[in-house]
Amino acid sequence: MSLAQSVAVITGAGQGLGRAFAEILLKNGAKVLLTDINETVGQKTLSELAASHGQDKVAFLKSDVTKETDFQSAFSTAKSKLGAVNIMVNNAGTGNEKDAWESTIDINVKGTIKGTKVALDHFRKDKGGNGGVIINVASIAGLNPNPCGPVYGASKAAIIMFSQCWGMNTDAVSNGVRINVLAPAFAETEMVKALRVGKEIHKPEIATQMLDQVGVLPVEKVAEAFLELVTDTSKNNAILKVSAHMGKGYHSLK
Ligand SMILES: NC(=O)C1=CN([C@@H]2O[C@H](COP(=O)(O)OP(=O)(O)OC[C@H]3O[C@@H](n4cnc5c(N)ncnc54)[C@H](O)[C@@H]3O)[C@@H](O)[C@H]2O)C=CC1
Ligand SMILES: CCC(=O)/C=C/C=C\C[C@@H](O)/C=C/C=C/C=C\[C@@H](O)CCCC(=O)O
Repeated sequence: MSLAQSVAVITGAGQGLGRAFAEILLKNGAKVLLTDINETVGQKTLSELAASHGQDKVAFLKSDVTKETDFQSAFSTAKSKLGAVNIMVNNAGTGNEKDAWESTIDINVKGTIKGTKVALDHFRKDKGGNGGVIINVASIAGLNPNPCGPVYGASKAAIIMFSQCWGMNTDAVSNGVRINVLAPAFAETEMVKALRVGKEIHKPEIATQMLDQVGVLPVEKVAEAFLELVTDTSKNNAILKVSAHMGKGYHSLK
């Protein structure tokens, strides 16, 4: 898949993995609409990426993944500023476990479902689209249970199952839409910084042990795995794991 004519919408792209996904797509010739609920980080990232790759290659839209209308605005903004979207990256996520646990479900699960639904409606050839690829960012925590984040783990398991169900649906694949899951382990972002502090999780001492045992990836390594799922057109309904201690490998639920 050539990225030269590609346009991506990435949620949670103001920082962390979302920003890394934007950078690797821009480096490989794609255009990117950065979306994020945090206007400050979004605008900062926009100015930095525009300086590196050109103002005509990247744009930013403040957007909340819990609002389906924001996804519609993202697709129309991307089309008017950059061109028709063919890559959707549902990346935005949070790890609230205690008082704000429902926001974890709203953002991670419902946000991914809303983003996938809107992308399918835009990409499917039987709905007037030109095809496309959807990358849903889950986590190893959605495959391997751990006692620190039961709600977070459940949210990521939900993303994996939801994506696998759509990835096997002939209405999607026969109309030019691929749906893949990226399941990283720890990567050096604000989310892992918060994990180290251990305020919002259960059994923080176990989180520290896991971080020491599994290690923490640079975001660029996760972005390389992400790019494989985007550009390798043989990859549909795939789950790609990437971790510091195990490297990269595909996973099957069967
Ligand atoms: N960092 C890690 O070790 C791993 C992260 N992940 C997943 O990767 C994704 C990105 O995580 P990180 O970059 O580490 O997190 P991060 O906390 O550094 O960045 C998350 C971004 O999402 C944005 N966001 C939060 N709620 C939003 C909403 N309602 N609407 C739009 N944007 C919103 C935040 O403003 C922030 O810019 C998440 O889904 C996370 O669960 C998965 C495995 C490992
Ligand atoms: C409560 C919020 C929370 O859990 C915070 C998570 C912080 C980072 C993101 C998370 O998605 C990373 C999870 C990593 C889990 C890692 C490892 C173990 O489950 C063993 C992995 C073995 C393997 O590499 O297959």
